[in-house]
Amino acid sequence: MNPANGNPAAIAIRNVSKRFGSFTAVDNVDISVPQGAFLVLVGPSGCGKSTLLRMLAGLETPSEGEMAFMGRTVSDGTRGLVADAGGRDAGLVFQSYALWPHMTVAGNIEWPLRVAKWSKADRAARVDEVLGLLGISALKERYPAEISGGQQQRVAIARTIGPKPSILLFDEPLSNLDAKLRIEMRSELMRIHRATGATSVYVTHDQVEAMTMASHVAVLNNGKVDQFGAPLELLENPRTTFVATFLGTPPANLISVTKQDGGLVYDGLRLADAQRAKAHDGVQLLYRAHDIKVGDIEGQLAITARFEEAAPIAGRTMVTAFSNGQRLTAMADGYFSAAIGDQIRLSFLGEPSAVFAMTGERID
Ligand SMILES: Nc1ncnc2c1ncn2[C@@H]1O[C@H](COP(=O)(O)OP(=O)(O)OP(=O)(O)O)[C@@H](O)[C@H]1O
Repeated sequence: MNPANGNPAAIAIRNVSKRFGSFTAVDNVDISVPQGAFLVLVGPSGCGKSTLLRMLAGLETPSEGEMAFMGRTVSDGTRGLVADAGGRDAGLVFQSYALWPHMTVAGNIEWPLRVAKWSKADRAARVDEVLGLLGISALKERYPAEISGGQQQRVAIARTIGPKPSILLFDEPLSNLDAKLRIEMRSELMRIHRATGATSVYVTHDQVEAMTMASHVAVLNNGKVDQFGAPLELLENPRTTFVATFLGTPPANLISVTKQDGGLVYDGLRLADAQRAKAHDGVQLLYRAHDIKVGDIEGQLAITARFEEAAPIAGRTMVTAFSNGQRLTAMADGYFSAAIGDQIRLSFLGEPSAVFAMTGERID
């Protein structure tokens, strides 16, 4: 339920687990997705994203827990209930396009509408409509072998949205495309999401994709949801070191410090007051890359580090360096370069943005 208006969530995942033998691939996931949301499931390879999506699609049965679409139960692990993929009002877009090679683009898009018994006139109108929406009207009479990979993916998406499912499920749909096309298709997918109004669930291991597309993000780690919320909420208020370092570009720094003389000290620098560590002796401090600047800055604490690499990003430079075995990512204004192994200075701008226990949980 959405407590704000009493409407059922578009997608409710209640205490869902999936085991393969003794291995738990999805571990007690419990999230509610409001209608019209764009939920991104993100996490490293093997964290259980695809398994969760496959359960939503009806391709796997939960071992435990329940899934409901618009208040209607579609899977129930305890009762062994799974509404078949067709009866879920959900469309799935895979990584591989799996178009029928012997059918034209129009034929491919029309096929699910035939299966759903749409009239001929309605099918023709809908095929033209989705071809237009995806910007591929000119390819209508071509065969899959006569169009590019990116165009094939558009056809696959057009085919899925044709029957107007109220839920769209995407499993890494852009991973076979080159970097430039991927960025273009991201905006296309957002446009399609707005145009269809369908509640969408999108699996990716690419955190940039997650942060740019999502209205809601669930970060999965070893089958568990580490955190679920709006992208900015997760960026600004990460609950674990995993979320803090997985999301955000460039990656954030975690600096291990110990309590000394009332301070939290790293390499002789007192970065924060010891009170921020509560009862812990050793903790990890979160510094985002833009909170560490290359060079000395008056009034700020600085250390010397060994330069490793530099990568230009939008007129600034992301610099990686090492100090006492600690890898540090910092930013320089404009373009910056040095020889590997050169000694450079890094300044810490103010207090750390978060403090974590050595086990990874946020304590301040
Ligand atoms: N049918 C299966 N039998 C046994 N183990 C499985 C099965 N399907 C998935 N797994 C395991 O469950 C875990 C989660 O797999 P899943 O495909 O959901 O991960 P993922 O996060 O989508 O990873 P990737 O990004 O690499 O696709 C993996 O360790 C995988 O090996």
